[in-house]
This record gives sequence, C-alpha cells and structure tokens, in this order.
Amino acid sequence: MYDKITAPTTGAKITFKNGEPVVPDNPIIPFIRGDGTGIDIWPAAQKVLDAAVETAYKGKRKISWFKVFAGDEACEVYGTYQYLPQDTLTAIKEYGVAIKGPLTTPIGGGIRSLNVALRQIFDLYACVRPCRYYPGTPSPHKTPEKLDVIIYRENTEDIYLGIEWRQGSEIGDRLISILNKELIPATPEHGKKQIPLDAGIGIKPISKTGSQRLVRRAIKHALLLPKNKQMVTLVHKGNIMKYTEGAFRDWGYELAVSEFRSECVTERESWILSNKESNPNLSLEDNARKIEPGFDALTSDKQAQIVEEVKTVLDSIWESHGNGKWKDKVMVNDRIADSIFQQIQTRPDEYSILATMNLNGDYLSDAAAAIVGGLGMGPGANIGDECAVFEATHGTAPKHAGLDRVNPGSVILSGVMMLEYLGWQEAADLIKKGLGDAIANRQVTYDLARLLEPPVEPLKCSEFADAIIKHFG
Ligand SMILES: NC(=O)C1=CN([C@@H]2O[C@H](COP(=O)(O)OP(=O)(O)OC[C@H]3O[C@@H](n4cnc5c(N)ncnc54)[C@H](OP(=O)(O)O)[C@@H]3O)[C@@H](O)[C@H]2O)C=CC1
Ligand SMILES: O=C(O)CCC(=O)C(=O)O
Ligand SMILES: [Mg+2]
Repeated sequence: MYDKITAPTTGAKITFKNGEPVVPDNPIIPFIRGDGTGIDIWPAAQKVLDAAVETAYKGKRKISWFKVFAGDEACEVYGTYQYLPQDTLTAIKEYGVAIKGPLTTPIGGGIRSLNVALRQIFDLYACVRPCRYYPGTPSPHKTPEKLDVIIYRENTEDIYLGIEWRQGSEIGDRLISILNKELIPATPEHGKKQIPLDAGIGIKPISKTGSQRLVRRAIKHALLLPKNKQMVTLVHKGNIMKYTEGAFRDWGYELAVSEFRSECVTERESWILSNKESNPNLSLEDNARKIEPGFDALTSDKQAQIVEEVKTVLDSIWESHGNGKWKDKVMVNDRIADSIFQQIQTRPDEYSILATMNLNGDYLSDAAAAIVGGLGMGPGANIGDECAVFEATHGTAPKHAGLDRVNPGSVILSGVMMLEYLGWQEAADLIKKGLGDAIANRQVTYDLARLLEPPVEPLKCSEFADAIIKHFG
C-alpha cells in the first residue's frame, strides 16, 4: 500500500459517520513534521500531547503516531520535487484525522502551496481558527481579554484555487484579449474599462455551495456556544466585489433564514422587530425609515421595497421572534472586511464567530492572533465532512528554524483542538491548564518574553513544552 512509510502495527482507524469522527481508544494519527521551525515545534507538541493523554487516561487511551512526509523532508526521502508524495495522501485519506507543522511556499514562481493543496485534495472546506486570550499573555493591545473570536474561513476556493496566469504568458494574453475585445464590451455595466495588456491575471471564484457549507458549519458551531456568544458575522468586501464577496454575504443570509429559521435572526430583522417592540403602533413606513438611513432621499420604488421588507419580516417572524424572543436566537450580521480589522481592536467583545472567504480569513486570522499574544498562540483546524487536518495559523518562520526558540503554543493548541475533535476533552483541558499556568508564571518563549514587563529570560521551545507538562497537575 505504501512505498516508503509503514503504518504503526498497533492502533485503529478513525472512521466518519454523518460528518462526525468515530474514534477508537488507540487511533492511528498521521503527522507531518513541517519545514523551518516545524523541526522545533512538532517534537515539543508531540511530547505535550502524549503526556496529556497519558495523564488523563492512564494508558486506556493512546495515540499511535504515523510519521508521513511533506515539504523538504519529503524530498529527502522520496527524491527531488516530491514535495507531497502519494504515500502521504493515501495515509491521510486512510486515517481521516492528521496534524501537521508548517510547510514552505515560495513567492512568485515554484511550487504552489502544499498547505492549500492538502485542504483542496481532502475538501477541508472550513478553516477554524479560534483567537482567545490566556491570562498573563503579554499583548500589544490594552484589553486583549475582550477578544474571543473564532474565525471560520472558507478554505477551498477564492483566489486560493490558484487559477492564474503570469504576465506575458500565451494563455494570459489570450484571456486578456478575449476579455477586452469581447466579454467586457458585451457587459454594459463595465463601460469602456479595459485590462492593461501587461497584467497578470487571477480568477476569484466564490460559489454558492462553498459559501453556504462554510456558513452552515459556522452557525452550527454558534448554536453550541453560550447564549451571549451566539453570533455569526459574515465578513466581506461586497461593496467592491459585488458578485463574489457581496454574493457570499447574500448566500450566507439566505442560508441562515432558510435552514436555521427558527434558530436565527438577522441584524436587520432584529431592528425591525425591536422598532415594533418599542412602539407597537409604528407604521410600516416609519419602521422602514428607522432601519434605512437616508430613506427619504431614496426613489419611491426603493422605498416601497424596504417597506415590503419590513412587512414580510413582521408577517413571517413576529410570532416566533417578536416580543424579545429574537434575543435568544443566533444573531447573523455582516461587516465589510476593512472595517472588521478595526472592529476587532476597538470593539472586540461585540464579535464571536467571523465567517469569511479564504483571503480575508487568512489576513484576519494573523491580525486577531496578534491581539491575543502573537502567531505563537494561533491554533487552527482544517475540517471537512470526512477528514480533518490540524495546523497552526503561522508559517515556517525560517529565520528561527532549528534554534529551539519559537513558541510551540500554536501547534500545541492545534493539538488541543484535535483532542476536542476526538472527544478527548480531559486531555485537552490538561493542556489548556498547563499552558495557561506556565504563561501566568511567566515561563514563556522569546516572543512573549520580549513583551513582558519587566522582561524575563525566555525559555527554549522544548523547555516551554516541559513547563506546560509540569503545570498539568
Ligand atoms: N499553514 C502553513 O504551513 C503556512 C505556511 N506559511 C509559509 O511559511 C513561510 C514563512 O512565512 P512568513 O511570512 O515568514 O510567516 P510566518 O508565520 O512563518 O512567520 C512570520 C513571523 O511570525 C512570528 N512567528 C511565526 N511562528 C512563530 C512561533 N511559532 N512562535 C513565535 N513567533 C512566531 C515570527 O515573528 P518574529 O520574527 O517577529 O518574532 C516570524 O518571523 C512561507 O513560505 C509561507 O508561505 C505561512 C503561513 C501558513
Ligand atoms: O500555504 C501557505 O504557504 C500560506 C497559507 C497561509 O498563510 C494560511 O493558510 O494561513
Ligand atoms: Mg496565513
């Protein structure tokens, strides 16, 4: 079955039923060490995960690790350019749940991202990145504890599909020519616009299916959160990219009110309902005036449309959602992408789950991680219906590679997400306690040590792992 790897002789496969993992007590879990600092952070993470499972279950449960290769290490074992060998893909497909360190992607030319390839090959459509503060973590922000968000990033499409053509390439030039001569002139709204002849060209597909399955997962997650965190914010730049990012927003709302009608309320619906609650005699037109700034300056057609919207909402959900009942529902709202970057800093506690397209989620997850202590504290999971691959938000940080220096917290916390996904909450809780207590005792790696006041001597990557284990008890 495999060319150059051998599966552990003990352990059993995780299987999937209705999109959920069915987990034996001794699951075989493939891992990829990763490039760059993967050499430092993976062994540290593995040690902490094993210690937590042993402490929590005293041998009743154990992970059988299965080493598989990707990136530079794969080329050493399989030969030049063998960055993502078939063995690795077969093992991940076979065992369903895997964890990985970061993998390098060259800028400009060279191979396309192995990280993105894994997400696409296994249809891991939801990239879940929680950003939560551990008390005592130094932060450039004044009130980092107010940020407690989970980014749900669509993980398979958008410009990450990687359909693009280099400037000057034959197909790129042909495409520009067809667009300039045929397709743009045939689209009146594009007027006389033309694409510069010396442009590189990339395609940004955003599908209804891709958007809705992501939002569906985000809403299901919100339903499991405490009432005050039951909120999903659709993040988009739909004012500029109307048919991709704007459509993501519209499809998100459409899904919320069709599949989750009794459990959700949209922000706009909540305004309409609360306007009527404050004044039961409010006319439909005055209600419309309150929800739409500049209502009186709108054309009569537009005004009629908004009045109709108000009527439809009151007719359809006043019974189920009115008189304050909407306050117990999952609130679905939307924010423009640039604005959300300032909102998570200025009003962090107003947000909970942020549902995003691929590129926006990539940017936003680094920015949010920075608020709660930096990339060393940013875990993540790539989840599909029949496979899950856990990995940190950050990359290979090449300048720190091999120095036993960087913070393994992000991979360790990705491992915590994996344990929670397996249903091994006791082991996950031990690690969260150990990590929290190590930080509270100022036992931290360089990235956090440099922000602490007064400064402390940093621990090595491996020493931080040991400190976490010491603080289990
Ligand atoms: N999923 C993946 O595997 C990902 C891979 N990549 C790839 O990684 C490579 C390097 O990308 P780059 O842009 O440098 O981004 P990185 O995320 O690798 O590193 C950027 C900076 O973040 C800080 N940082 C990263 N990891 C840690 C850590 N564990 N502990 C403490 N600080 C950390 C360091 O800051 P400082 O030096 O200031 O302390 C580092 O220089 C690229 O090839 C990129 O494509 C990028 C993102 C994700
Ligand atoms: O694949 C890469 O090299 C970068 C991906 C990335 O930045 C991310 O997924 O957050
Ligand atoms: Mg990124």
